[in-house]
Amino acid sequence: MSEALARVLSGDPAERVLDRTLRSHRDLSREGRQALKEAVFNVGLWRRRLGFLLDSPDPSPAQLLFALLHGLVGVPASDATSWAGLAAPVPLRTGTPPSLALRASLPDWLAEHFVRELGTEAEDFCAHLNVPGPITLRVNPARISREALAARLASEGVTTRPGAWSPLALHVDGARPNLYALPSLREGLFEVQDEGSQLLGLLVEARPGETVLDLCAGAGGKTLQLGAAMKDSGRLLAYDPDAERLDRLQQRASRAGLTRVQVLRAPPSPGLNADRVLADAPCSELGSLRRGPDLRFRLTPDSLSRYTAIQRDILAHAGDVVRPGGRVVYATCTVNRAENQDVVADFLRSRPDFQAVTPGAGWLPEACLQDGFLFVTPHRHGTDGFFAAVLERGTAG
Ligand SMILES: C[S@@+](CC[C@H](N)C(=O)[O-])C[C@H]1O[C@@H](n2cnc3c(N)ncnc32)[C@H](O)[C@@H]1O
Repeated sequence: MSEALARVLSGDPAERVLDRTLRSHRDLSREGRQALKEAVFNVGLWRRRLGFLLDSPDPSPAQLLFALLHGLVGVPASDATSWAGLAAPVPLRTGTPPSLALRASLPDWLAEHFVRELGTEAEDFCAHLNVPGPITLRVNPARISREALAARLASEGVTTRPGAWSPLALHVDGARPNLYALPSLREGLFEVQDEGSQLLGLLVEARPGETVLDLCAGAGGKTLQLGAAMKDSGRLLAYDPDAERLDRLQQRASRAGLTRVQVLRAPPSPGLNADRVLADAPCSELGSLRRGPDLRFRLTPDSLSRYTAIQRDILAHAGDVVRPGGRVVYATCTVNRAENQDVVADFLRSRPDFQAVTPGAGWLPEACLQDGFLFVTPHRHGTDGFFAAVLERGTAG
C-alpha cells in the first residue's frame, strides 16, 4: 500500500498505479482490493488537505493514510494507526483550512485561477471537483428512443434516470455496472458520454444530407453523435493529427453502423465548403478534473496558456472550411477565458464575416448559457465543465 501511495504522490497516474498493484496482488480479498482502491484514490486526491491536518509539507504515505482515515473519515485513532502501519498515532490539526487550495486540495495556482474565473462561485465549483461525476450514457437516436433504452437497460439490470439538459442523456443510478458486458452496448444502442459533452455535439445541429466536418475528432466520441444525428447520410468528415485515435474512430464508427464517416489523414482544404464544422479543440481540460483524483497535480501553470496558439489556428482553419451561411462550433472542456472567450473574440475581430449566435436557440435551456456562450459546470449543471461558441458565417460578399 505504501509503495503504491508513494508512486501516486510522486506523479504516476493513480489509475495506472492501482491497476499494476492489483495485478501483482491477485491474492487480495474483494474487501482488500476495495480498500486499496479507496486509499490510493483518496490520498491521491486529498493530499493537500491531509498535509494541512498533519501540519507538515512533506508527510510520509503512511502519515497521509492515517490523516485520511482518522481526520477525514473518522476511523478511531487506534484502528487508523494500525491500518496505516504506523507505530503510534500522529497529532492532527483541527479547524477549517485557511485557503481554498487547502480546503479543496488543489495546487495554489489552480485555486487562484478558479477564483479569478468564477469569483464567489469558486468555492462551490472546487468542492464539486472532489465528487466523482455520474456515469452518463448517450442514446443512439438512430437506433432507439431514450425511453425505450431506459426500459431495455432496466431489463438488463441497469437503473437509469434521464439527464436534465441533454435530451439524449441517461444517468446510471446505483453501483457501477459492467456496461461493456451489456448486449445493448454491443448493439450500438448507446455510448458512454458526459452530459455536457453531449450538448457540444447537439449544438452542431447536424442534419441528414449535410456536409459536416469534425475537425478535432480524436477517437470519435462526437463523430458518432453527429453521424447518428445525420441518420448516416450526407458527408461526415473526421480529421485529427493523431493517427492512432483516427484508427479507433474508424473501428467505433463501423461498430455503430455508420457507413458515411470519411476519415481524413491530412487537414481539409478551404474548398470543402462544409455546412457545419465542430472544432472541439485541445485544451487545458480544467473542466474534467473530477474525472481523476490526481489530474490536478499533474498540471502546471503553463497549461493555462499552452494551447491558445493552436486553438487560434484551429478556429481560423474551421472558419476557412465552412461555407457562407454555415456554422462553426468552437468548444473546449476547460474553464479559462484565455482559451474560451478570448480565442473567440480574436477570431471575430479577424473575421468580420462571422457572428456569434445564441447556442441551441429553441431547445437549449437558458441555464446552460452565459454571455451568449454555452458554459456548463459540475456545480451548476452536474456535468463536466464545457464552453462552446456558435459562429455563423455571413452570406454577403
Ligand atoms: C478534446 S480532444 C477531441 C475529442 C473528440 N472530439 C471526442 O469527442 O472524443 C482534442 C483533439 O484535438 C486534436 N488536435 C490537436 N492538434 C490539432 C490540430 N492542429 N488540428 C486538429 N486537431 C488537433 C488532438 O489530437 C485531440 O484528439
